[in-house]
Amino acid sequence: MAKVAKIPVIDISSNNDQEKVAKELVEAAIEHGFIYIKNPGTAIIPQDAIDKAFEISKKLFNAPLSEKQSCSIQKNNRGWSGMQVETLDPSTQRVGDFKEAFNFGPFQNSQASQPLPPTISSDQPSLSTFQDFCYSLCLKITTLLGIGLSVNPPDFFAKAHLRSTGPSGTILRFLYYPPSSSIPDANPSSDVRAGAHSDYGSMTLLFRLKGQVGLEILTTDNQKWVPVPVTPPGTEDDPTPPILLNIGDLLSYWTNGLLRSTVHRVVFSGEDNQITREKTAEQEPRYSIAYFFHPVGTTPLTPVPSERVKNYVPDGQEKGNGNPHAERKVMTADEHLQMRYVIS
Ligand SMILES: O=C(O)CCC(=O)C(=O)O
Ligand SMILES: [Fe+2]
Repeated sequence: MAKVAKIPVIDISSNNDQEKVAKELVEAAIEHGFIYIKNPGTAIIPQDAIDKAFEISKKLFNAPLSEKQSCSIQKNNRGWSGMQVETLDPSTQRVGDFKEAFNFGPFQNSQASQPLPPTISSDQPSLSTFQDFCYSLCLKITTLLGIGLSVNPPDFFAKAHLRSTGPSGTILRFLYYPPSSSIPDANPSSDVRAGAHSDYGSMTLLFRLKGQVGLEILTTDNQKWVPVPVTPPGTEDDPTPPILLNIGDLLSYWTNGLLRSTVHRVVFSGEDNQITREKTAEQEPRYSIAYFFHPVGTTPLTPVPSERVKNYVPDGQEKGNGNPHAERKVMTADEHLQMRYVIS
């Protein structure tokens, strides 16, 4: 039987027992770095908003090449990147990622602040609404992480992400992975759809479609790749698959490694999975949507006022050797992002 990642499914939709939910989130973020956020109805992100976002994504990637090319990705990280333009893991990849992506920056008054392909021009209000849902959900999760880590004040992280206080690296990203049959030079058994990487920001929300497998995480105990099912047990009857949340490098850095930023990748052939009954997706196009949540760029990544974080000793460091937080220079969220771009 194929092994799958044992990522907890957490229901944050009820406001009862906030402390308990917050603790569960924190433990999952420490142990796995990945968490399923159950999406049981309208309480988290409504199904029609997710369906609409995928519909727009399909329209966008099907648009004439010239429309997409005229919105090519800029230094500000907004726009379209074509097939094999990105190589997320150059150390192991023979060729670039077999994917296309489109990055959306912020919307103002339901209008994008960047060029968009005319094909999706009329969809700006829906995109803006979807981005707002993602923003609110991430803000809620940052608050819960603050509560779960007993940060004082508990809104320490949430406040750093308030978009009303300044620009950030936050990006909504549509992804399209073509079927292997349409790319003759791909070798689906050894090439990847997206190379091994960790995400840069505070956290990422990932939306996938039922049956569209391929995401894998690298386990920290035995360094093995294991699939991350779209529909884990217990969520089969929910209107949409759970939203996958993962901690990014910035929040891991900010918490001195206590919260885990887990390496992941997308392969062509998700194993036929006996547990979840999900099938190989290599011959089918795959769509996913990621929301990369970053703090406001000027946020100084000062030591987190939490005993749990302060007392955490990263592997390989000895207690009493000084507080690693106190020893390092405080950088801003923007500086952290620039540093990640340089080393990637
Ligand atoms: O498409 C996926 O399932 C994952 C994408 C991803 O990890 C990313 O864009 O950072
Ligand atoms: Fe990622």
